[in-house]
Amino acid sequence: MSNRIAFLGCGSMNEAILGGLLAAGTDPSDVVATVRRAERAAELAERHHVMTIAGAEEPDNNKLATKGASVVILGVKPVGIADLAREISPSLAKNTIVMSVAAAVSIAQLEAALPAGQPVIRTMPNTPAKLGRGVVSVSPGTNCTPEQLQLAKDILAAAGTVVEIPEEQVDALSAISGSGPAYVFYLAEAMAAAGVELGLDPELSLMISRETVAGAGFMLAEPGADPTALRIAVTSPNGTTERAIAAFNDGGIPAIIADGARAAAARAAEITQQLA
Ligand SMILES: NC(=O)C1=CN([C@@H]2O[C@H](COP(=O)(O)OP(=O)(O)OC[C@H]3O[C@@H](n4cnc5c(N)ncnc54)[C@H](OP(=O)(O)O)[C@@H]3O)[C@@H](O)[C@H]2O)C=CC1
Ligand SMILES: O=C(O)[C@@H]1CCC=N1
Repeated sequence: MSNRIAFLGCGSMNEAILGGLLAAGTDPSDVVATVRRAERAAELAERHHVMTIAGAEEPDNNKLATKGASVVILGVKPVGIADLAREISPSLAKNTIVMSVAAAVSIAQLEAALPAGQPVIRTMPNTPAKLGRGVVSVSPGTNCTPEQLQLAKDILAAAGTVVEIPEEQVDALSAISGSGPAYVFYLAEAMAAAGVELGLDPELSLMISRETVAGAGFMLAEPGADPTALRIAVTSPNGTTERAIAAFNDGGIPAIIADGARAAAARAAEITQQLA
């Protein structure tokens, strides 16, 4: 079988994985991506030099991309996953690995929409995959062999840190790492707004907030980095940071973050029920 990887539905998430794979050396001629709109297909082709097929121009785009692929990565919204799986079923080879990046779509729901025996892997990535700095979970379906799982892990390693987890933990992981980049960007937005409130020029405030979050992220990425120790190193006793952290604690920020993560996980469970 070929090395072809088909990204079926290539928006924010699948494009980030695609970008990570290409940056790590995947040959663009081994990649095909499908979308609905012709403009989006042209944009992806120009940016990544990969073959793209828009549904607006070629209604069989997903089937064509699937034919001969060793791996297909389903990257449409959760509500469209089962239909997409059914659509490509006639074009799948018996051993094509079907991965899904969708939140809330269970392995059982995927397997029910695919030919009996099809190897399936449910994944939960995040967008830093674009820089090879993502977190990607893998949970194998019932027909996935250890060799197929290993192949998937090897491919996804180009997108970041790969963790194998039981499916029951996907919603929790999604609430931390899947959605997590948005929480961090939200923090950067809030910091930028706070700087403006303190009298900084908006552009300057945005720039220093962005660089601060990015710089702190780089420090966290160092081997063995401990967020608590890093925080303490900034927090002089009786100094300025201590006052800020005390205000955050008084405002209940840790509990609010836990509430947010719980809400994200609960929403995933709710969508799974709606799709059943
Ligand atoms: N965004 C994130 O950070 C994360 C997302 N996910 C999961 O990734 C999936 C996609 O989310 P996201 O990337 O944000 O969504 P986007 O809306 O950005 O991307 C969806 C893409 O799917 C394409 N598409 C829709 N229907 C079809 C179809 N029938 N055939 C081919 N292409 C199609 C769209 O094409 P067009 O552009 O032409 O409309 C679009 O490019 C979701 O299931 C989500 O749960 C998981 C983890 C993180
Ligand atoms: O918001 C969402 O539903 C997706 C899943 C995790 C991140 N984005």
